[in-house]
Amino acid sequence: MSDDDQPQQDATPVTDPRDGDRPHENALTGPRDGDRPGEDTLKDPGPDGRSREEAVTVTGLRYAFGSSTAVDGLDLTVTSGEVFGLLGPNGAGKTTAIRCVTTLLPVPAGMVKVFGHDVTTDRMAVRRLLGYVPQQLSADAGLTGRENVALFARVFDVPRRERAARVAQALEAVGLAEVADRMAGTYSGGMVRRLELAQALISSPRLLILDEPTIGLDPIARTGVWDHIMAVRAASGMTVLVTTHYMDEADQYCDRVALMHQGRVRALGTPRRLTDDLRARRGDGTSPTLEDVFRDVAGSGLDDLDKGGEFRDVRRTRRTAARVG
Ligand SMILES: Nc1ncnc2c1ncn2[C@@H]1O[C@H](COP(=O)(O)OP(=O)(O)OP(=O)(O)O)[C@@H](O)[C@H]1O
Repeated sequence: MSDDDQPQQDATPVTDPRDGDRPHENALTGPRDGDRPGEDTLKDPGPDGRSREEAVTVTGLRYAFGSSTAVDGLDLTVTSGEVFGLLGPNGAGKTTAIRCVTTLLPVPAGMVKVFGHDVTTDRMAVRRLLGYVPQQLSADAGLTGRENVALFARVFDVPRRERAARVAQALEAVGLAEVADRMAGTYSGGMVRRLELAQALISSPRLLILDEPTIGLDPIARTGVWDHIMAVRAASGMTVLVTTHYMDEADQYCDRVALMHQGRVRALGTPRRLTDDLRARRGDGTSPTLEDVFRDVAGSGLDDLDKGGEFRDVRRTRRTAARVG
């Protein structure tokens, strides 16, 4: 199956929220640098004494486009309440993997579960739990911010009597309340991204999936997008699965990261543990960055990236810049 088979599905993977389904809401809000859950501590009971739930479980996932393997035996677990970063260079397989999690692509081999629901056999249950911000534009430049979010509220079956308040709440949560009645076509790149975040939040998802949420944005806009993601996450306790090329963002905002290369996870853990481990292996007193870790685990396979200088997708950067310009 090709990506083009499902062009319209990106923007609409979620439907109505199920408030009663959220036993861990607020249980894990806001762990930051000093108290990030480590790989081992995630297996321990949470602050409420209960075991932390697995939000996403991926086992042996494989996906190929024709003869080209995009995901090659992916294993990872995202724990309820954490911000989990899937990192990797262009073509690593990140988008393909998360599209399998969102049910937008089938799972030809392996298994993917979201809060215990199999994405293949329990597709609608999975969709009800998700909010998804794809790389592609999901906001309509010809509508106001409020109309854009209201459209999602209708699509996702938010009860009519609650819609106006829920739309206003979502816009407020991403800092767009004051410009809600302006056409989205007049928004800056960062504002468009925050509008798309509001659209994804309208269904109060337990799991928010963001594909390159800050690609093509300037540093201030990037910070603005992340500030709102983290604020919403702290208020709701939702789990966040995010792909990014920006190692600095992953280091700053993600509780754990998986470094993906050529369809597989090459390293997984908290940013601190990954960099500490490399420091110990090197033993030369230098302080490695996450990018150093990546180069260490991916080896010569990253040679092509040196030509571009950074883990940056120029093609997509341009696409994002064009759509908001
Ligand atoms: N629709 C498609 N048809 C054929 N090959 C595809 C398609 N989509 C992705 N691929 C290939 O699958 C591999 C993984 O792509 P994918 O988009 O999942 O990687 P990625 O890590 O998300 O990269 P990027 O950072 O560029 O988005 C790449 O080799 C890509 O060329």
